[in-house]
Amino acid sequence: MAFSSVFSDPLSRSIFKKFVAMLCCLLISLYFLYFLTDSSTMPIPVKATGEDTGYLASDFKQWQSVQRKIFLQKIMSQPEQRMAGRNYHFNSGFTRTNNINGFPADGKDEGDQHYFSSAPRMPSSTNFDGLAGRPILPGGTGSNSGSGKISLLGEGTKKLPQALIIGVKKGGTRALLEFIRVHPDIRAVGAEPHFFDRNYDNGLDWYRDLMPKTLEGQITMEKTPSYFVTSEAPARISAMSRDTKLIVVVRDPVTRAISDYTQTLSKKPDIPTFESLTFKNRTTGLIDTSWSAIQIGIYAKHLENWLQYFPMSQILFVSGERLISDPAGELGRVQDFLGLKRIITDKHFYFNQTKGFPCLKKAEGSSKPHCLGKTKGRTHPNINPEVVQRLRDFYRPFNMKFYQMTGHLFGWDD
Ligand SMILES: Nc1ncnc2c1ncn2[C@@H]1O[C@H](COP(=O)(O)OS(=O)(=O)O)[C@@H](OP(=O)(O)O)[C@H]1O
Repeated sequence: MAFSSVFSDPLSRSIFKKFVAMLCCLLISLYFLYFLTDSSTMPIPVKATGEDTGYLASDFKQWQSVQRKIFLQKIMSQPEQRMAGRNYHFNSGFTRTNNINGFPADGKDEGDQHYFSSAPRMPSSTNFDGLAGRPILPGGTGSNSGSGKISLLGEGTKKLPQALIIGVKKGGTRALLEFIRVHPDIRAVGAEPHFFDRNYDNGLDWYRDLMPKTLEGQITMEKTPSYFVTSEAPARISAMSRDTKLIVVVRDPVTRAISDYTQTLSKKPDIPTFESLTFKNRTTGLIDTSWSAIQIGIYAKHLENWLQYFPMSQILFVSGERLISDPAGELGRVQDFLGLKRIITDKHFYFNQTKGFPCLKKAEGSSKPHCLGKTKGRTHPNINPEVVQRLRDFYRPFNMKFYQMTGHLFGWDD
C-alpha cells in the first residue's frame, strides 16, 4: 500500500527515475574505468638484458594485479567516503611505467632484468594489508586496520630515494629489493638506474624522474650493486642527501667471486677458467686483484671510502647467507633500519624446493607465489679446491678487518 502510494506520487516517481538513471551511469562508468585502468598502463620493460625474461612476464602479471587491487579499493572505499562525509576524489590516470633512456644495453655488471614497476601504492597507514595487498574495510581486520585513512590514488610525487641498496654485486641484492618492496611503505624502482656510476651526468632531475610516485610516509628505493665499488659514489650520494640510508648485502667473497664468474660465463662461454683468471702468477700463487671478481670482495677497502662520507649508523649490512637461511630475520633488521613497522615476517616466505631458495608467498601487488628468476641461484661450476683455499687465505685478513669495522661476524672464515 505504502509502496504504491509512494509511486502514485509524481514527485517520488521522478526522484526514483533520477536515482535509477544515476545508478546506471555509475555502473557504466565503473565498467569503462575497469577496462581503461587494466589495459592502458602496461609496463614498458627497460632494456632487458636478455637474461631473466621470465621476470618481465611476472612483473606484468603483478602490474595487472595491482591495477585490479586499486580498482577494487576504489569501489570498496566509496561507501566509506560517504559514511565519513568527506570530499575525497580519486584520480584514475595512473602514470605509465617509466622508461630509462641511456641505460647500458649489455647489462654486463649485475645482469639483472631491467624493468620498472611504478603502480601507485598505499602506505601502511592506509587501508591496505601489506601481506596480501587486500583493502581493509573500516573496522576490518588486518595488520593496518583501524587507521581509517584513505589515500588519494594516483597522486603522490616522485622523490629522490631516501634509501639505496648499494651492493654488493651477486650478494643477494635482487632478493632483498623484491622482499622489501612487499612493504606498503616502500616504493622501489625495479631496474638498476646506475645513476651514481654511469648516468650521473644526466642530473638529479633525470634520476628523480625514474622514481615511482610516493605518498607521504613512503620511502623511495633503488638498487644498483656497483655503487659499492664506485669510488665517486659516496661523495655523489652524500651531495644528494647526507641522510641517505645505505644498505649493503654482503656474501662470502669467495662464493661471490665464483657467482660473478658464473654470470660472465653464462654470457661468454669462451672465457678462461676461473682458476686461470684468479692468479697473476699461478706458480707463485699471486692473486690478480685487478680482476673485478676478486676486487669487489675486498669489502673493508671499499667500506673505508664510504666512511669518509657516511657514519656507520647510516649503513646497514645484510648477510647474503642469512637472507637465504632466514629471510624474515634479515628483513626484520632492514625494516628496523628504515624505521618501518615490521610488516614483513616469516609468514611472507616459503622455501621452494625446486628453486632451492626462499620465495615470496605473495609478491608485491600479486596474490601468487613468487621466486626470483632463473639468473638468481645458478649452479656454480666446480672450482679446484686448492684455488678456493688460496682465495680463502687471501680474503681472511680483509674479512677480519671488515668484521671489525662493521661489528658483525659474518662467519665466512669459520
Ligand atoms: N631468495 C633468493 N632466490 C634466488 N637467489 C637468491 C635468493 N636470495 C639470495 N639469492 C642470491 O642472490 C644472488 C644474486 O645476487 P644479486 O641479486 O645481488 O645479483 S646481481 O648483482 O644483481 O646480479 C644469487 O647468486 P647465485 O646463487 O650465484 O646465482 C643467489 O645466491
